[in-house]
Amino acid sequence: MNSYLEKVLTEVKQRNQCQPEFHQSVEEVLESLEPVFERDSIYKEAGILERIVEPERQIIFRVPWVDDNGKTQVNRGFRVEFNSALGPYKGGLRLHPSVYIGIIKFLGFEQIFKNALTGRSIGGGKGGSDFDPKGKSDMEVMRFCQSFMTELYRHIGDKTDVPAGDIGVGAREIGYLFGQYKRITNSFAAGVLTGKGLNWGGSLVRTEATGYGLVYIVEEMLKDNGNSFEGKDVVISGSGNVAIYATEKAQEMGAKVIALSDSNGYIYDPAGINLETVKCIKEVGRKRIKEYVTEHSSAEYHEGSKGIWTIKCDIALPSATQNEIDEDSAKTLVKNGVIAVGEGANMPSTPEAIEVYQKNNVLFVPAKAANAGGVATSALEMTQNGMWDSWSFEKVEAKLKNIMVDIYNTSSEVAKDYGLEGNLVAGANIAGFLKVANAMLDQGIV
Ligand SMILES: NC(=O)c1ccc[n+]([C@@H]2O[C@H](COP(=O)([O-])OP(=O)(O)OC[C@H]3O[C@@H](n4cnc5c(N)ncnc54)[C@H](O)[C@@H]3O)[C@@H](O)[C@H]2O)c1
Repeated sequence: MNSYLEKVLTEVKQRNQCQPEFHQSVEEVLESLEPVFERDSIYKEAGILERIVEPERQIIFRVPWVDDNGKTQVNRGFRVEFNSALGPYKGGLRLHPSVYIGIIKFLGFEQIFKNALTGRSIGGGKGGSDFDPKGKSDMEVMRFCQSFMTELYRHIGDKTDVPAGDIGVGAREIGYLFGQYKRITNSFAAGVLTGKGLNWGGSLVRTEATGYGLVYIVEEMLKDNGNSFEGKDVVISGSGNVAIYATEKAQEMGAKVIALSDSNGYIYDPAGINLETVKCIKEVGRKRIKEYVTEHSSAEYHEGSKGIWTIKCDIALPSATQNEIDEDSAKTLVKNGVIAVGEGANMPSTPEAIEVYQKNNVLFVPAKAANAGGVATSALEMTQNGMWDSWSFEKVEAKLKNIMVDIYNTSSEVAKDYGLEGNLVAGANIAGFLKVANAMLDQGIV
């Protein structure tokens, strides 16, 4: 990294202390940008980097709610409106006990470039709370969501900031959030949230979009290298929204998905995962993944989610959470002959793990490109809401597939243009950055 980029990174670390995930995501982007700053001085002169690493607005608020025992609980809510150069802030809400401002800033920062890559008019943002939905009743989740929205509503809007789901926020939570928004604003503003129910403004394919998009882009990368999903053994971490629909599409493409996990442990089914059972456990019962082995005698359950990376596979799709693959796990994957890694989750590989993939010529598509299908389909939902229209499954899926293929092509062409052929980390970071930076140049110092 040259001295200018080093200086910006040092300042980010000093001004945002104790936020290691945010530092990590900024460092990864800045490392990729060296050739851009060497080629063109205009971005430095306009202070683009100094501005892009500072969120336009950060909101932190109290979320009080009453549990089923009548006891008052207090959580902390966040919304980071990071960059609006390309459109209204757009990014999900995460409900998980690990949430604090550093996690939301890392996710918001990633979101800026990911959203730019989709080619849609959307800026970057992220939000959430340290509320843990695990073990809470429906009514507790509803009361939490209502309280959260009672503050959030004044900051969002279809032309301002459009939240969606992320870890811990699915159809149920989006429903409660939208209901409260509608009630306190007295307006059915469908475009204020995405991931809505299908009969009240949601888009077909939004539920499947991130997982499907991940498989589409990995398939494109494999195709470009004379390969495909057909007949491959695939390991996917997580068993939430992204993991379930990545499994569905990989199976459709002729792969065998042999393992899934949750935060407690992982299941290994050499016969191939039965997705109906997983959907029933996770989407209906909201139970732990270990339940799977009670119905499938071919499967084993192991405590500890990290062990999933010791399973021999051709393709790995980490789709659970940040930093879930470290250097050792990456080395094990390589030793076991992995040919491709695609990131469904945000920043699931540590920088050391990425280095291992790159040194060993593992085909690798980073999160910003690989999981952009969710937000891209959210943008398609916004378009349908704006037109008071709803498109067929086939139409939305075809658009999603085109967007993923475009993201792959753009990232690999830009990497080549900067002398980094095959490096999709650099390609995605540079392509996303250039779009946002050029819009910021046009819009002056704001
Ligand atoms: N949902 C989307 O549209 C979307 C879009 C882009 C990126 N992502 C990213 O994908 C990842 C998963 O999100 P999701 O929407 O599927 O969430 P989700 O809440 O539906 O599922 C998360 C899953 O991960 C599991 N998990 C959590 N910690 C784990 C750990 N340490 N090891 C193994 N499993 C663990 C949980 O048990 C759960 O099964 C997150 O990084 C999220 O930011 C999601």
